[in-house]
Amino acid sequence: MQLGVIGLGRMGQIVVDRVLEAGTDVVAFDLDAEAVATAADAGAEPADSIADFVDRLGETKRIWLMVPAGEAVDATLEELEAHLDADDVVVDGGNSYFEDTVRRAESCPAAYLDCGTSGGPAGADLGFSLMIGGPEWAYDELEPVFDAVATGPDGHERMGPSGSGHYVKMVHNGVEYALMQAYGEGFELLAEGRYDLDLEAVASVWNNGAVIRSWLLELCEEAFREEGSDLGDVADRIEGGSTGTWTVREGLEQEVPLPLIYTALGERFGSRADDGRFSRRLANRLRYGFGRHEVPRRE
Ligand SMILES: NC(=O)C1=CN([C@@H]2O[C@H](COP(=O)(O)OP(=O)(O)OC[C@H]3O[C@@H](n4cnc5c(N)ncnc54)[C@H](O)[C@@H]3O)[C@@H](O)[C@H]2O)C=CC1
Ligand SMILES: O=C(CO)[C@H](O)[C@H](O)COP(=O)(O)O
Repeated sequence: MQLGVIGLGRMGQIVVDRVLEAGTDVVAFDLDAEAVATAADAGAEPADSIADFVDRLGETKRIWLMVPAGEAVDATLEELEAHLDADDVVVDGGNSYFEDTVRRAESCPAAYLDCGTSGGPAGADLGFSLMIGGPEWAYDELEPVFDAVATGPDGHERMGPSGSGHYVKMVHNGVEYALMQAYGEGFELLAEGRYDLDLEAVASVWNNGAVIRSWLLELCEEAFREEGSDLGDVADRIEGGSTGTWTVREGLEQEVPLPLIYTALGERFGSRADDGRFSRRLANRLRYGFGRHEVPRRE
């Protein structure tokens, strides 16, 4: 089999490496020529445009998109469209919004698989966990590729029709937000609390048999080892947020309460106020209003 990969960043490059390692030929394209050169060094056939990319693929095309969610996916599909037919398969391995995926699957001339991908750059060695939606025949056809990109045959599963793979990944990310928030709160209390603790040691002992051991907790251990128990100069502004926003919105639409995920998302938004949180400043002024408590003032 031959796989075309578009988008050769942190994740796409891993797809290329793992698929090559499994003995599948790869044609690689990215807007960034350096990324294409890296894929070529790994053994992929480089393409310098989408037209060149499709020319290098055989009659039956299997294409994996690993570009940022949103416009990049639409722009790539628009260029590919004229070169695709119903026997071809396109996989979107990025964090696309599931409703965008349903729309794209309906208009794409090829079979369209949405593939929620979890594992991050650590998946280079371990392989990813893949949550896939779309036509069954296309999933079956791509199974050798999924075996290679995932941790193995157990690392991928067809979730259901188009959109379901990205839907499951969206919820996965909501859970990720909440878990990060829970670890964050626990370690904050330990950092600010009664004892002078080595947080790397705490994370390490928790990772050895404790109920709350996990990969995220291993990453906490790594963070404290590399940054120190006070996290050194790591800033408190948290970026990201799109998948968490979609999860919370879906919870509202389905009338399923998601208080933990919402709180974690709210913490992210709250962290971005350059000038301090307005609501906290107002609370200080109101405490003066109702109780004549002293108002802390800015320096
Ligand atoms: N980094 C992570 O931990 C994870 C990322 N994802 C998702 O995977 C997708 C890719 O993420 P990363 O590899 O981290 O991003 P990245 O920013 O490292 O790489 C994206 C690559 O796509 C290329 N690109 C952008 N627009 C393009 C276009 N129109 N045509 C061709 N190439 C284009 C960029 O030049 C870049 O090389 C995103 O949807 C992301 O949300 C999913 C799971 C984990
Ligand atoms: O999907 C992922 C991990 O599972 C990506 O790392 C994603 O970027 C995480 O979401 P956010 O950027 O909102 O923190």
